[in-house]
Amino acid sequence: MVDSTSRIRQERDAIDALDAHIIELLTQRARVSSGIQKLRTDAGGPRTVFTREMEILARYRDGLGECGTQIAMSVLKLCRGAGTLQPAAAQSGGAAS
Ligand SMILES: C=C(O[C@@H]1C=C(C(=O)O)C=C[C@H]1O)C(=O)O
Repeated sequence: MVDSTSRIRQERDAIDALDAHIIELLTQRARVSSGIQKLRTDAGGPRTVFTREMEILARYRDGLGECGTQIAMSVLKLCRGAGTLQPAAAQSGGAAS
């Protein structure tokens, strides 16, 4: 029991580190996406591109199954600025606008 308790704590540390990495990657993605959207809207184009978003949905679904579609939808929402970035991410130049 003691062994499993300390093992679970270690494994949770690994999960916490992975989650921190995922959040950092999503913050970076939102920043890059926001830059692309600004380039396009500044040139008079639309903010979003449906065909490109369908490609991304398919990639996540192929990689992660049905949950991948849901994750991709949330990622795209975050990157359109409709999601909520963590305050720390927004301060470091996230895609808040
Ligand atoms: C970033 C882009 O603009 C928008 C945002 C996307 C994204 O976050 O992946 C994809 C398509 C567009 O709706 C793009 O066209 O690549």
